[in-house]
Amino acid sequence: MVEVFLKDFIHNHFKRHAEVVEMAEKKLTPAIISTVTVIVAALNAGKKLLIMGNGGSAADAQHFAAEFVGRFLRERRALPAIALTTDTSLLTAVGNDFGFDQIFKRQVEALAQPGDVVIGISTSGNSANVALAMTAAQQLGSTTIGLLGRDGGIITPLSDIQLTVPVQETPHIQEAHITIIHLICDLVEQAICSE
Ligand SMILES: O=C(CO)[C@@H](O)[C@H](O)[C@H](O)[C@H](O)COP(=O)(O)O
Ligand SMILES: [Zn+2]
Repeated sequence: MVEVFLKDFIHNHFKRHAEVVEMAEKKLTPAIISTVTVIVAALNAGKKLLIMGNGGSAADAQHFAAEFVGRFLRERRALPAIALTTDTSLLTAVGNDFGFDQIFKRQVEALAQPGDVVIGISTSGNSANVALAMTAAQQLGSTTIGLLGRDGGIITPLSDIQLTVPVQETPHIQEAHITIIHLICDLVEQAICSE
Protein backbone atom coordinates (compact mmCIF):
# COMPACT_ATOMS: atom_id res chain seq x y z
CA MET A 1 0.00 0.00 0.00
CA VAL A 2 1.18 3.51 -0.80
CA GLU A 3 2.41 5.37 2.27
CA VAL A 4 0.32 8.44 1.54
CA PHE A 5 -2.84 6.28 1.45
CA LEU A 6 -1.93 4.68 4.75
CA LYS A 7 -1.27 8.04 6.41
CA ASP A 8 -4.59 9.41 5.12
CA PHE A 9 -6.47 6.33 6.22
CA ILE A 10 -4.97 6.46 9.72
CA HIS A 11 -5.60 10.22 9.98
CA ASN A 12 -9.25 9.76 8.93
CA HIS A 13 -9.82 7.00 11.49
CA PHE A 14 -8.44 9.11 14.35
CA LYS A 15 -10.43 12.13 13.12
CA ARG A 16 -13.69 10.19 12.99
CA HIS A 17 -12.93 8.61 16.37
CA ALA A 18 -12.54 12.08 17.90
CA GLU A 19 -15.80 13.28 16.28
CA VAL A 20 -17.76 10.28 17.56
CA VAL A 21 -16.37 10.55 21.09
CA GLU A 22 -17.14 14.29 21.14
CA MET A 23 -20.69 13.57 19.94
CA ALA A 24 -21.06 10.93 22.68
CA GLU A 25 -20.04 13.45 25.33
CA LYS A 26 -22.55 16.03 24.07
CA LYS A 27 -25.42 13.58 23.80
CA LEU A 28 -24.81 11.14 26.64
CA THR A 29 -23.50 13.06 29.66
CA PRO A 30 -26.91 13.07 31.47
CA ALA A 31 -27.46 9.34 30.75
CA ILE A 32 -23.94 8.51 31.98
CA ILE A 33 -24.69 10.35 35.24
CA SER A 34 -28.01 8.46 35.58
CA THR A 35 -26.23 5.16 34.93
CA VAL A 36 -23.62 5.85 37.62
CA THR A 37 -26.36 6.84 40.09
CA VAL A 38 -28.32 3.63 39.41
CA ILE A 39 -25.24 1.40 39.67
CA VAL A 40 -23.98 2.98 42.91
CA ALA A 41 -27.45 2.69 44.50
CA ALA A 42 -27.73 -0.95 43.41
CA LEU A 43 -24.26 -1.87 44.71
CA ASN A 44 -24.95 -0.13 48.03
CA ALA A 45 -28.17 -2.14 48.32
CA GLY A 46 -26.21 -5.40 47.91
CA LYS A 47 -27.28 -5.94 44.29
CA LYS A 48 -25.10 -7.01 41.35
CA LEU A 49 -24.42 -6.24 37.70
CA LEU A 50 -24.94 -8.68 34.81
CA ILE A 51 -23.33 -7.63 31.52
CA MET A 52 -23.62 -9.10 28.00
CA GLY A 53 -22.87 -8.51 24.32
CA ASN A 54 -21.70 -10.30 21.17
CA GLY A 55 -18.27 -10.26 19.47
CA GLY A 56 -16.35 -7.11 20.36
CA SER A 57 -19.13 -6.26 22.81
CA ALA A 58 -18.62 -9.63 24.55
CA ALA A 59 -15.03 -8.51 25.16
CA ASP A 60 -16.38 -5.18 26.44
CA ALA A 61 -18.76 -7.01 28.81
CA GLN A 62 -15.84 -8.97 30.24
CA HIS A 63 -13.64 -5.88 30.49
CA PHE A 64 -16.48 -4.01 32.28
CA ALA A 65 -17.12 -6.82 34.80
CA ALA A 66 -13.40 -7.26 35.47
CA GLU A 67 -13.01 -3.58 36.42
CA PHE A 68 -15.70 -4.03 39.08
CA VAL A 69 -14.56 -7.34 40.56
CA GLY A 70 -10.89 -6.35 40.44
CA ARG A 71 -10.34 -2.62 40.43
CA PHE A 72 -10.26 0.32 38.06
CA LEU A 73 -7.78 2.77 39.63
CA ARG A 74 -8.37 2.73 43.38
CA GLU A 75 -8.07 0.27 46.25
CA ARG A 76 -11.58 -0.59 47.41
CA ARG A 77 -13.89 -3.50 48.17
CA ALA A 78 -14.66 -6.02 45.42
CA LEU A 79 -17.86 -5.17 43.55
CA PRO A 80 -20.19 -7.88 42.18
CA ALA A 81 -20.37 -7.95 38.37
CA ILE A 82 -20.70 -10.97 36.08
CA ALA A 83 -20.11 -11.10 32.31
CA LEU A 84 -22.62 -13.53 30.76
CA THR A 85 -20.21 -14.29 27.90
CA THR A 86 -17.54 -16.45 29.48
CA ASP A 87 -18.78 -19.94 30.41
CA THR A 88 -18.29 -22.02 27.25
CA SER A 89 -20.03 -25.08 28.73
CA LEU A 90 -23.11 -23.02 29.47
CA LEU A 91 -23.01 -21.07 26.18
CA THR A 92 -22.65 -24.24 24.09
CA ALA A 93 -25.27 -26.20 26.04
CA VAL A 94 -27.91 -23.47 26.01
CA GLY A 95 -27.01 -22.46 22.42
CA ASN A 96 -27.18 -26.07 21.25
CA ASP A 97 -30.28 -27.16 23.18
CA PHE A 98 -32.41 -23.99 23.29
CA GLY A 99 -30.96 -21.80 20.52
CA PHE A 100 -28.35 -19.03 20.31
CA ASP A 101 -31.06 -16.43 21.00
CA GLN A 102 -31.45 -17.89 24.49
CA ILE A 103 -27.82 -17.79 25.72
CA PHE A 104 -28.18 -14.59 27.75
CA LYS A 105 -31.88 -14.85 28.60
CA ARG A 106 -31.37 -18.21 30.30
CA GLN A 107 -28.58 -16.77 32.46
CA VAL A 108 -30.68 -13.73 33.34
CA GLU A 109 -33.51 -16.07 34.41
CA ALA A 110 -31.05 -17.98 36.58
CA LEU A 111 -29.21 -15.02 38.12
CA ALA A 112 -31.14 -11.73 37.94
CA GLN A 113 -32.99 -10.50 40.99
CA PRO A 114 -35.09 -7.40 41.62
CA GLY A 115 -32.83 -4.35 41.89
CA ASP A 116 -29.93 -5.89 39.97
CA VAL A 117 -28.58 -3.93 37.01
CA VAL A 118 -28.51 -5.74 33.66
CA ILE A 119 -26.38 -4.12 30.95
CA GLY A 120 -26.81 -5.06 27.27
CA ILE A 121 -24.13 -3.93 24.83
CA SER A 122 -25.05 -3.91 21.12
CA THR A 123 -23.77 -1.63 18.37
CA SER A 124 -26.83 -2.30 16.17
CA GLY A 125 -29.26 -2.44 19.06
CA ASN A 126 -30.81 -5.41 17.30
CA SER A 127 -29.10 -8.58 18.59
CA ALA A 128 -31.92 -10.97 19.48
CA ASN A 129 -30.05 -12.70 22.30
CA VAL A 130 -29.45 -9.35 24.05
CA ALA A 131 -33.03 -8.17 23.41
CA LEU A 132 -34.58 -11.34 24.87
CA ALA A 133 -32.37 -11.11 27.97
CA MET A 134 -33.25 -7.44 28.51
CA THR A 135 -36.97 -8.30 28.34
CA ALA A 136 -36.48 -11.09 30.88
CA ALA A 137 -34.49 -8.73 33.12
CA GLN A 138 -37.29 -6.14 33.13
CA GLN A 139 -39.84 -8.85 33.92
CA LEU A 140 -37.70 -9.94 36.90
CA GLY A 141 -37.52 -6.38 38.26
CA SER A 142 -33.93 -5.59 37.32
CA THR A 143 -32.92 -2.20 35.94
CA THR A 144 -31.78 -2.44 32.33
CA ILE A 145 -29.12 -0.27 30.71
CA GLY A 146 -28.55 -0.39 26.94
CA LEU A 147 -25.10 0.54 25.65
CA LEU A 148 -26.17 0.84 22.03
CA GLY A 149 -25.35 2.34 18.61
CA ARG A 150 -27.00 3.66 15.42
CA ASP A 151 -30.70 4.30 16.19
CA GLY A 152 -30.64 2.03 19.27
CA GLY A 153 -32.71 -0.62 17.47
CA ILE A 154 -35.14 -2.97 19.19
CA ILE A 155 -33.19 -2.82 22.48
CA THR A 156 -34.04 0.88 23.01
CA PRO A 157 -37.52 0.30 24.48
CA LEU A 158 -36.14 -2.57 26.58
CA SER A 159 -33.58 -0.28 28.25
CA ASP A 160 -34.53 1.80 31.29
CA ILE A 161 -31.48 3.94 30.48
CA GLN A 162 -30.15 4.24 26.93
CA LEU A 163 -26.55 5.09 26.14
CA THR A 164 -26.82 5.20 22.34
CA VAL A 165 -23.87 6.33 20.22
CA PRO A 166 -25.82 7.62 17.20
CA VAL A 167 -23.46 6.81 14.30
CA GLN A 168 -23.41 3.97 11.77
CA GLU A 169 -19.87 2.58 12.02
CA THR A 170 -19.58 -0.42 14.37
CA PRO A 171 -15.85 0.06 15.17
CA HIS A 172 -16.33 3.72 16.12
CA ILE A 173 -19.40 2.85 18.21
CA GLN A 174 -17.30 0.23 20.03
CA GLU A 175 -14.52 2.78 20.61
CA ALA A 176 -17.05 5.19 22.16
CA HIS A 177 -18.52 2.33 24.21
CA ILE A 178 -15.20 1.52 25.86
CA THR A 179 -14.70 5.20 26.73
CA ILE A 180 -18.17 5.28 28.32
CA ILE A 181 -17.46 2.01 30.17
CA HIS A 182 -14.23 3.44 31.62
CA LEU A 183 -16.01 6.64 32.65
CA ILE A 184 -18.73 4.65 34.43
CA CYS A 185 -16.11 2.51 36.22
CA ASP A 186 -14.16 5.58 37.29
CA LEU A 187 -17.22 7.47 38.59
CA VAL A 188 -18.70 4.45 40.38
CA GLU A 189 -15.36 3.76 42.03
CA GLN A 190 -15.00 7.39 43.13
CA ALA A 191 -18.51 7.27 44.64
CA ILE A 192 -17.85 3.98 46.45
CA CYS A 193 -14.48 5.20 47.76
CA SER A 194 -15.87 8.50 49.05
CA GLU A 195 -18.54 6.82 51.24
O1 LIG B 1 -16.13 -6.40 16.95
C1 LIG B 1 -16.81 -6.53 15.95
C2 LIG B 1 -16.80 -5.50 14.89
O2 LIG B 1 -15.93 -4.42 15.23
C3 LIG B 1 -17.69 -7.73 15.74
O3 LIG B 1 -17.14 -8.85 16.43
C4 LIG B 1 -19.11 -7.47 16.26
O4 LIG B 1 -19.05 -7.24 17.65
C5 LIG B 1 -20.03 -8.65 15.95
O5 LIG B 1 -20.29 -8.64 14.55
C6 LIG B 1 -21.36 -8.62 16.72
O6 LIG B 1 -22.08 -9.81 16.43
C7 LIG B 1 -22.24 -7.41 16.41
O7 LIG B 1 -23.38 -7.43 17.26
P1 LIG B 1 -24.11 -6.11 17.74
O8 LIG B 1 -23.07 -5.14 18.24
O9 LIG B 1 -24.86 -5.56 16.55
O10 LIG B 1 -25.06 -6.55 18.84
ZN1 LIG C 1 -14.50 -4.76 16.91
